[in-house]
Order: sequence, then C-alpha cells, then structure tokens
Amino acid sequence: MAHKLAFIGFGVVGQGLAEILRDKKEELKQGEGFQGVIVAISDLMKGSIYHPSGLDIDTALRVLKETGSLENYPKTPGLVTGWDSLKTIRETNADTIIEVSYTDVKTGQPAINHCKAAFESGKNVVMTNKGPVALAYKLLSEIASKHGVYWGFEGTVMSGTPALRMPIATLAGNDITEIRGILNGTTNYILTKMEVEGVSYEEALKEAQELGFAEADPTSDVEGYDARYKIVILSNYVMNAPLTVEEVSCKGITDITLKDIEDAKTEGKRWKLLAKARKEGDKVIASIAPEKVDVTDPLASISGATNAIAYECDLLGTVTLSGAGAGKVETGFSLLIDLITIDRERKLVNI
Ligand SMILES: NC(=O)C1=CN([C@@H]2O[C@H](COP(=O)(O)OP(=O)(O)OC[C@H]3O[C@@H](n4cnc5c(N)ncnc54)[C@H](OP(=O)(O)O)[C@@H]3O)[C@@H](O)[C@H]2O)C=CC1
Ligand SMILES: N[C@@H](CC=O)C(=O)O
Repeated sequence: MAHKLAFIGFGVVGQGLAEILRDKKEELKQGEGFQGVIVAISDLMKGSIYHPSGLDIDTALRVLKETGSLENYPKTPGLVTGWDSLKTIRETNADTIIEVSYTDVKTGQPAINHCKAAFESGKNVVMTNKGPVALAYKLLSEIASKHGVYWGFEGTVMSGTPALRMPIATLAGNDITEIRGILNGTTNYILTKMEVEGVSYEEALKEAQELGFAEADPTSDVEGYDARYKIVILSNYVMNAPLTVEEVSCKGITDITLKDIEDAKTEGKRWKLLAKARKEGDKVIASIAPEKVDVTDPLASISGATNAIAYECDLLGTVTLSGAGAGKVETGFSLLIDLITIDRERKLVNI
C-alpha cells in the first residue's frame, strides 16, 4: 500500500529525502515493498502544493530549482496551492507528516504545534527537527500514543547514523550510565579544517553552510545549542533519565583560535566539542564544551562532519558508534528509515 507523505519545510533535508524517494523508487518497492507518495509540500517561502493523488517528485524539484517557487508546479485538476503548515497537516490525506522545518533553539515552535496537530489528526510524524524532542518529549509521546500514531526522530541525533535506534534496539537490558560524544557536524568540520588546512574559522563555517551541514542560524552550531538539544534527547530517550535544556552547561567553539589549535597539536592533543551526560544517582550531569583530547582518544580521530558517540553500558562496557552527523542525503536517509519502520510495523499488525 502506498504511504502518503506531506512535507513541512522543504530545504536541504526535505529535498534530500525527496531525491532518495525519486532515485530509489524501484529498489525500495522491490526490496522493502515501500512506496512513498508525496501528496503535499508546504514551505514558508518556497510555497505550498497539494494533490491528493500525489505529486511528481522530479517536477516539484525541477520547478523549485528553476523558479524558486513550488507554486509554479503545472496546474493539474485537483492541485491545491497556498496551504500553510497547519492546514496541510490537518486537511491533506497524508498518512505521515515529514517535519523538516527550522529548529528553534529557544521555544521549539512552531514544530511542537505541528506535531500536536498531526497526532490529533491521526497522522504519524517523522522529523529531524530537534526542538520538539528536546523540549516536549514526554508530552508529545503521550499525545502520539493516545492517538495510536508513530513518532520517529532518528535524524535528530547524528543524522542517519542510528545513535537512537541502535541503543534502544540492541543495547536493551543494559543500564547506559554515561554518554560522551561529538554530536555536531558543523563544529567538527570547522575544527578539522582549521587544524588540517589552516583555514580560518569564518571560511570553514562558510564551507559547512554551503555543504548543508549548518543550521539556518549557525549560532546554534558554534555556540553549542544544537549539541545541547542532542544530549537532552539522548538523556531522555536513550538513558531514560529526565534532563532539561536549562540543566546542561553549554560553551561553544567561538573562542578557539588557530593558535589554540596549533598549541594543542604540539601537546599531542586536538580540540573537539564534546557532549557529555553522566548518571549520578537519580540525576544526570550534562555539559557541552570544547576540550583538548589526547590524539590517542578514539574521539580524536573523528574528522569533518562525521560524529561519534560512546555509550557506557553496565553489561557490555563501552560501545562506540561513528558515522555521518549531518548532510542532505545522510539526514534524508534518517527519515527514510523511520518511514520504513512505520511500514514494517503496519505489516506486523496486519499479519
Ligand atoms: N542539515 C542537516 O544536516 C541536518 C538538519 N537537521 C534538522 O533538520 C531540519 C531541516 O534542516 P535543513 O533542511 O538543513 O534546513 P533548511 O533551512 O535548509 O530548511 C528548512 C526549511 O523549512 C522551512 N520552514 C521554516 N519554518 C517553516 C514553517 N513554519 N513552515 C513551513 N516551512 C518552514 C524553511 O523555509 P524558507 O527557507 O523557505 O523560509 C526552509 O525551507 C532542521 O530542523 C535541522 O535542525 C537535523 C539533522 C541534520
Ligand atoms: N547543524 C547540525 C545538523 C545536524 O543535526 C550539525 O552540524 O550537526
């Protein structure tokens, strides 16, 4: 059965998923029995289109590229334009909302309201937007569960690298007492470029933006706010330990100079923006801060937009996972694996 999708936001990540659905259409159908049909796209500036029978992905991407507006999509009978995000969520025939709008690091809005509206309309949500998961995990999980719908957010931490699904699925039974990781691709890219190529901070940040790694407002990356959201998500979801954003001390990389990086090199060390969370009794102590790590530390060898995370488990010891932390296709994939999971669960229920 076709899985009908509506996109809220259609920037780097949204277009990344759309391209995957176009390019892997046959492979996904043959291999997984997965058939994703985009029925709607609603974006703040790029416009909004809806067709209950489905939109042609290639045409939508081409029209957007050539004209800058989705609303120049060919006028076919049944095509609706101009619906805002909430109307798209509530009134389209989508099964699942793909929430890939802007992450607001203060309020998590309007994405929190997008999730509520979707769940209350009986629609699943898959998202890479970190705000709702970091700020309203408990409330939104309860609403989703009450309405019997699925909420997937694998891409909120380490893009498509299974930093959330892997521990939940395969480390179950362990108590995860500590997490330590590099959780922001943009800052790791900047620090690597500064160290390896002697590129200035500004130039390296510009490159990270051009490559689609950075947040719409890169202050979130360089000041550590993005990594702070991610450690809160990990604490609540993976460590099952309540933690709020306000409880995490946070310092970014904006003070680190090329000289600091050179000095660290002479000491056999490397600057990394580390995210840490440690259980202490029934509390979690968490921080985001740049640290000089020894070159022998496994996290020291993680370069560019790659991320890594070490889970300290009571039964298994340290388990370390590394992989993409950002990027168009990599994050698009995180949404695809959530969509595939919905379909697999649907099939199990129907057995
Ligand atoms: N890029 C990456 O590697 C990763 C990104 N993420 C997260 O995924 C999300 C998307 O990222 P990315 O695609 O890179 O960001 P972009 O800025 O490229 O895209 C976001 C899109 O959302 C649109 N938008 C903003 N607010 C609304 C709204 N209220 N309703 C509808 N559309 C809206 C923007 O519109 P417009 O610009 O037209 O005004 C923009 O087109 C973000 O939350 C980000 O934190 C997570 C993991 C990795
Ligand atoms: N801006 C973020 C994108 C992924 O969450 C990063 O650089 O890691």
